[in-house]
Amino acid sequence: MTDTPRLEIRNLVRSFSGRRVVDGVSLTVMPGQVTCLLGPSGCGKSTTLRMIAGIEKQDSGEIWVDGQLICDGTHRVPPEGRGIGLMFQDFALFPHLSVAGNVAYGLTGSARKARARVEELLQKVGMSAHIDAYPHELSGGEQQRVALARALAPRPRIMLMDEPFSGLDDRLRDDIRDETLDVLKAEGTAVLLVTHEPGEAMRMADEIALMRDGKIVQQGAPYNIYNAPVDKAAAAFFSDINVVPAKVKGALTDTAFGQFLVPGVADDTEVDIVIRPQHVKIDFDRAGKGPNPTALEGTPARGIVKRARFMGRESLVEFTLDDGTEMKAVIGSVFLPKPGTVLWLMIRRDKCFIFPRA
Ligand SMILES: Nc1ncnc2c1ncn2[C@@H]1O[C@H](COP(=O)(O)OP(=O)(O)OP(=O)(O)O)[C@@H](O)[C@H]1O
Repeated sequence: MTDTPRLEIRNLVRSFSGRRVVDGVSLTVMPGQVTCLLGPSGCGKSTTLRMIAGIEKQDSGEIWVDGQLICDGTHRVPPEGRGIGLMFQDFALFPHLSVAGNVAYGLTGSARKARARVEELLQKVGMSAHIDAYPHELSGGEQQRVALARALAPRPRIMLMDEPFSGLDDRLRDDIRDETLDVLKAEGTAVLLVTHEPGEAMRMADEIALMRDGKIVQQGAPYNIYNAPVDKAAAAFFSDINVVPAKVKGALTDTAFGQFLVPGVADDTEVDIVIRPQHVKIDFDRAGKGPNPTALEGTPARGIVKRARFMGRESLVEFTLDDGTEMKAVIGSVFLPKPGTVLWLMIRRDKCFIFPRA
């Protein structure tokens, strides 16, 4: 495998009406790798993608493909010369062309070779039986598969995808995502996929670049991003979170869950101890006492059930602690205690994140 990134962007900047919507974005995508640009609506994901595609011009910054500069302040390879395939939300197929005609659209060379490529791709996306059909005869999912085949037909070095699955219903979306990933991996294409859905990014990405207010705030493997978020907002982007507020004294904080060590943090710094609801454990009240403290789970805190909801695969129980802190616990079974019930909560210390309060 080569060390040269298939795609590298350096310090891309784009402003609209004096507002920097893309503010110094740098990232690399290796051949055969799927990188997801993940972030809330309006954070600048699509604008970044459009600059890479060449549909939008950057104010500054560089775009490199396979070690070659394709766009900076002076030099600009036009969109069609970049070897980049596009698959956007409004992926509309050409209605007057058959499936074969759509997939062959961007192909040059002999008709025989083009036909072979069309057949190869339609087989890969499971659409061989529909080769002569017209778009209006296909379901949304089938159209999506053809759009993928069409985008891949000219063997793009890079595939840019902007929320390509958002028009599909939930169940179909999962299947198409997995199939798309298989095809992209088999073709060895480098993929930059824009999404605002953390679940989609975790399912598809080798690497996630988390974007906020025009900047990439964290980049890494999904496991690392989920388990070592850079700040409270990064943690909150992937799931509900609980926040236990605390103040530092002598590198320690006192909380309802016992003391936490915060080495190197100055006295009187306010911190937030963040824990996901699935890492909150609950236990029954034993005549006004909870279970014994443990090294992993610390001291239990008393909580009063505020509300419990059945969510299908799990139950969500909301509590108020004695000090007024609100907490949520996700229990992986049916557990629906009545409001007012006294229970004891413990938090997995190895799953807590401690951040200075912003
Ligand atoms: N051509 C334009 N003119 C003016 N403002 C624009 C233009 N294109 C984008 N913007 C603004 O730039 C910001 C970033 O837009 P962008 O589409 O890149 O965000 P996004 O993260 O992809 O959001 P979404 O997920 O909603 O598509 C938004 O506030 C948007 O209104």
